[in-house]
Amino acid sequence: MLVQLKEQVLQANLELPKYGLVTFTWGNVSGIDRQSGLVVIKPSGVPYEELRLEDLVVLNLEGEVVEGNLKPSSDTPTHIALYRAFPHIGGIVHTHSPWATSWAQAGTGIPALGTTHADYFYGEIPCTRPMTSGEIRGAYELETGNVIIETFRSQGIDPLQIPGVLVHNHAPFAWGKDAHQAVHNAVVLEEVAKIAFHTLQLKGACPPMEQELLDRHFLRKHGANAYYGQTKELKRDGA
Ligand SMILES: O=C(CO)[C@@H](O)[C@H](O)COP(=O)(O)O
Repeated sequence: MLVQLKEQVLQANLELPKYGLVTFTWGNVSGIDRQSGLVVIKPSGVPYEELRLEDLVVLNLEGEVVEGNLKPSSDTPTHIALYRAFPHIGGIVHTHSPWATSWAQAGTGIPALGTTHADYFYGEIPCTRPMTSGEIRGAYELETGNVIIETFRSQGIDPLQIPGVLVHNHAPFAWGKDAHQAVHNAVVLEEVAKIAFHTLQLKGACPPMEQELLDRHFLRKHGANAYYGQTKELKRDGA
């Protein structure tokens, strides 16, 4: 079942330690097949170096396991809530990457201070509000998803224009059209978290970048008139 998606989700999970986004098992990646509405996610607590295709868990959007012998990631309810609320995303990553987690623990969104940020995030990467004791004591992981959704809806943020968020006192989530792009966005989120921290250390208070520069950089990579990169796949000799 869903072998191609499983392979993509497995490789995306293995990219987390490769790009230095996780320590031990502190992260998870999932992907969704929108046609069937089935989600593939890593199992909970399994070291990445031991991870195999058959360990991945398949669930439906009601959160019921339809295939797999292991327990799914403990953050599965958060992933499923986001897939239900954001219909155009195809992959989700959660990590405890240190720079982004520092901003999440500070309870502060990451401002758009430069073009590295603007190439991927069309404005501030928001931080959710603190969760209530009822949410913490209740269905915590589901409520974590709900507070992310509330943040985007209440601030009118398009999740396709800001493909990531900081969960207050917790850590980042990022997403994309598939699991691989979600990891790419998680790497960039960690990078801009580090750059923004250093910028504010150097400058103290720092206003967000000019809107027209933000527009130019985001729109050269995203949208109908994007022109970054190649228009067709590169064919290498012998490839
Ligand atoms: O946020 C957390 C723990 O705070 C999780 O991301 C775990 O660190 C990874 O959990 P599993 O996916 O292995 O269940």
